[in-house]
Amino acid sequence: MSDRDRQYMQRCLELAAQAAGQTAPNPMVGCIIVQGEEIVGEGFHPAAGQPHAEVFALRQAGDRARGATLYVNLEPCNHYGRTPPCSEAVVAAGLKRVVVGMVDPDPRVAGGGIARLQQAGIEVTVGVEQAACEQMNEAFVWRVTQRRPFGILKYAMTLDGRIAASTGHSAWVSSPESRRQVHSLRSQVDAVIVGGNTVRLDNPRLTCHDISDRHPLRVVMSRRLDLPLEANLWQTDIAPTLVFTEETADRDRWRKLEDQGVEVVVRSPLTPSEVSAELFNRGLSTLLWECGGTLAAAALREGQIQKLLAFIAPKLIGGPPGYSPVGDLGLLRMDQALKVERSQWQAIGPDLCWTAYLDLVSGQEGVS
Ligand SMILES: Nc1nc(O)c(N)c(N[C@@H]2O[C@H](COP(=O)(O)O)[C@@H](O)[C@H]2O)n1
Ligand SMILES: [Zn+2]
Repeated sequence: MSDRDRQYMQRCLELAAQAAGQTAPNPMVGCIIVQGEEIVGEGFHPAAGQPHAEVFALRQAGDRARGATLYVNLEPCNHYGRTPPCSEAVVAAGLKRVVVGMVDPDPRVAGGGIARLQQAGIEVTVGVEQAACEQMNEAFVWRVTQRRPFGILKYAMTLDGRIAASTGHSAWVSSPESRRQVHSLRSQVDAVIVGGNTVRLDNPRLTCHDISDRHPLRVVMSRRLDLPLEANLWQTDIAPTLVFTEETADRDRWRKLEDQGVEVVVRSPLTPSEVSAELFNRGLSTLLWECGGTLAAAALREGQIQKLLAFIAPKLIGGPPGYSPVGDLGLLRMDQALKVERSQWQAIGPDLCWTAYLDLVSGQEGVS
């Protein structure tokens, strides 16, 4: 594995990122074909149901693919899904070498694509820029291995750990720079989830603002549908909104929401796991929980959160403990605290942005 291999794999990741937020339930994949020193084909997977990245790169390369090296950040598929196997297309095009970022954990592939290429006499190198490749498709990997969406809990809090003043006023805890970062994150996820209280208190839009024209599905969890008649989230010409409620919810509100183009779905009892399961069945991979502390705690307790994104603003608001980013987890001793791993932090404007993963390996996520 050479520096050139690494550079070409980084180019694959750049290409793949062009479809961020648009490929679920499929992964983000980029591919290039190099003949000698020249890139003769490039492509990325734009969306599920569309051709895979390898197909676009092969089409562009044409005859120049013969004897060339193909780079791709995910093992070429070897199955008939929505599209035919890329492994066969690669063999047919006469590639000499294939460089793969990571093995595809989808059980329909899982090494079969690599084996097929090797069987055809193609030299295969696996694991170039593997960490970056795994990072890019962390939600896809989670989805296919755990059969549920990857949950990210995002919140902004003051230095004294509050997400709002004692009145519930919260505009704004973090800086414009941090909020812009969140708008950008929304363009890369499949859905943003809030509870009814957030709709009542903040009237959020949950869009990407001017970052992108493509907005995530906006999801509200409200048991009773005691929601405002007018709210930014009911403007469904901007982006779709899905409200989860329970059987006993206010029928009049229900009808009024549907009249505004909001989809209403019943799950009784309404829990984060039920919502995640339904969104999984709809093909979503990444869910961004932008909810208050009570719902955040429920999602954590039920193991629906895999990653945390905390914006910490350099200010103090004080007041009674109520508006904390994570409500009651039922933990009584400090040694029961949920541990996080792979912590990273960076300055964003005046704020600190802390990213971490719940300890997925030991299975501690989810508190019973
Ligand atoms: N290597 C590779 N390149 C792409 O561009 C891809 N989209 C995939 N996806 C793999 O194939 C599965 C989806 O197949 P269909 O799009 O339904 O045919 C997906 O789960 C990945 O395993 N791989
Ligand atoms: Zn494929």
